[in-house]
Amino acid sequence: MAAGVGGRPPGPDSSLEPYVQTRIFKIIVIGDSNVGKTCLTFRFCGGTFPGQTEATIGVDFREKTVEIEGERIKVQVWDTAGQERFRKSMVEHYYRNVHAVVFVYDVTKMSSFTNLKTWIEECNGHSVSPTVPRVLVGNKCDLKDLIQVPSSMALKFADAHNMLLFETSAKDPKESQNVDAIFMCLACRLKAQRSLPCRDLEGWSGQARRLEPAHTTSSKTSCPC
Ligand SMILES: Nc1nc2c(ncn2[C@@H]2O[C@H](COP(=O)(O)OP(=O)(O)OP(=O)(O)O)[C@@H](O)[C@H]2O)c(=O)[nH]1
Ligand SMILES: [Mg+2]
Repeated sequence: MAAGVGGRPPGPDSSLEPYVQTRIFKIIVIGDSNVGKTCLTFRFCGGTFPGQTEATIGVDFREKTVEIEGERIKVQVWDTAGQERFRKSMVEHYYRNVHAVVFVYDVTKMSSFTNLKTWIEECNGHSVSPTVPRVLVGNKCDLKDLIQVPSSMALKFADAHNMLLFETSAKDPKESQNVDAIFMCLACRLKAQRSLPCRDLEGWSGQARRLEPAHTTSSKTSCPC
């Protein structure tokens, strides 16, 4: 039998399909300990609220493949540690080649909101480009009677820092679309920006500890923006 085009032997149809690389967007989630970073990332990537969490040590990776306007995109979420002692050796890794940043505070704890200034300073101190999209998330909105941070105050802060504000709850299942919207909004913005290079965790040498198995799920979601 004659060889195929270019000397390749004829094979199944799939071998002739062009190889499409999935783009990976690295999104880091930053904020005080206990604000609910792990629960928010769990809700987005796994679709549930974890029954129990421990303080994150180093970083936990979660990911979710989404489809935006026909393109499959892997959203790689870095759930960072809020406690200084669990993050200090990792900070450089958090910010390296980051594509987007999610700042989280707890609506029932004013100190987690006032500390945002410090988190933003840390981010700026790591030369994160102003073109890297940032959003602000007020979590634990289900605790209505305990709210300390008024929406108007959070909105003013978000505006001043050129961020979108999401007030939501990782715990309340009715809010799960709103949690998805945080990450989808960023993924849409990133897709619309200049082409980003494909890359994975190659070269990773950090001392990450994974508390839970990484959640890899897939969803076809329309752009919320
Ligand atoms: N009521 C309520 N509790 C929440 C919500 N999100 C998280 N929690 C609780 O808040 C506590 C801390 O949540 P985590 O997600 O572990 O907090 P974290 O920001 O990851 O903390 P570190 O890993 O130490 O930085 C846990 O007891 C959660 O159950 C929420 O939306 N509503
Ligand atoms: Mg955590």
